[in-house]
Amino acid sequence: MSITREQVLDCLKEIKDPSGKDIVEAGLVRALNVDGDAVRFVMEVASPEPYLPIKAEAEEKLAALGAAKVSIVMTAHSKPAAPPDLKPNRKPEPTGPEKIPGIDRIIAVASGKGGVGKSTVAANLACALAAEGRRVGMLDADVYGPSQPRMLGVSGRPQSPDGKLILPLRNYGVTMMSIGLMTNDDQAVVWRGPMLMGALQQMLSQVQWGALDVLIVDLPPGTGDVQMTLAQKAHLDGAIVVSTPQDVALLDARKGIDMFNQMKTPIIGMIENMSTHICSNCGFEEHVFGHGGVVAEAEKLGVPLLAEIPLHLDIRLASDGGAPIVVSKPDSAQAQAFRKVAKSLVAAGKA
Ligand SMILES: Nc1ncnc2c1ncn2[C@@H]1O[C@H](COP(=O)(O)OP(=O)(O)OP(=O)(O)O)[C@@H](O)[C@H]1O
Repeated sequence: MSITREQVLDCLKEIKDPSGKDIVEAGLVRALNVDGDAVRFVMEVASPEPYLPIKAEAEEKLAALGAAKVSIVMTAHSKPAAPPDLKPNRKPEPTGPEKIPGIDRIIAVASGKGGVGKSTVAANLACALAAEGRRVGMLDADVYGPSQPRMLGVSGRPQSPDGKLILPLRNYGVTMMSIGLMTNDDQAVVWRGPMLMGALQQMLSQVQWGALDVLIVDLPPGTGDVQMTLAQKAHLDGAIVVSTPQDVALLDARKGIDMFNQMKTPIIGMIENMSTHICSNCGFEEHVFGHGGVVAEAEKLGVPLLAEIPLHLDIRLASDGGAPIVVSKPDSAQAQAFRKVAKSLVAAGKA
């Protein structure tokens, strides 16, 4: 049964806090989310114990209202900020990028332009590294078009039994978390700066990644807030820049490389995607988007060219169908192109 936000609020207003005010008026109910018969909210309280009976009462009343799933997370008030320390010559607190406990390396997969196949490359690379026996994580940070859930065939909302740590999902040996799993399908999310930073920070530090050899981060295209925030919050071990051979894509890829250089993130290399088209009927090879552009660019910029991935129907069918080609057709030439990159990264101690 579907219930409305108003019904939920009316129901919660019947519950009194210790001061006698109703809990909605007292400002205890935060971040209320009503989705069909699921109700979630945060109760912001000074200390949880005295409020446990109120939480139980809310759960009972909401269940009686028809809510099949009720999740109430109790959080303590945030501590008041410490007064500024104005003593001269005080060493600044370290605020730079930090290593995330349990994660040995972080590799960002980036592109200057959208639609060049960055997510396809990231998904196949993650699966290929898992096939090499590496412990692999995938953080889909493409806030504008999160596609890893679809590509890695993962769905459902990640659970958080203790209300603090989020349990990631897993498929094909890849532990994954996506911003797409935290929002509703078909719901356009307008991410503003602070929200974006909060969500990214949460995915880095509140997801129970476990021990990982490498975390692949699928970045949104371009050079925006997410890239900056990521580089500020986490120590990035390297970036792989994906581009098609056209001049326009290359122009944007160059901007991406420049951004990583400025952020002092080492460029592991470039990947030319949709390099040549091989007809799935006759095997005829043609250069739809030109050829060799990325090789020349990589040479000019002094970064390695890691692979030239052909434009092939099987690659699209596989990743759009929820099983990347490395998993669905591991012996195909297309899958081997990705596996070669994974092997070389492992051999070079980069993944
Ligand atoms: N080498 C390839 N051969 C055939 N199809 C491909 C290839 N690479 C990617 N595609 C297809 O192109 C489309 C776009 O790819 P993908 O989503 O990976 O791009 P993207 O760069 O991550 O895009 P965005 O920046 O919008 O997230 C997808 O349908 C994908 O299956």
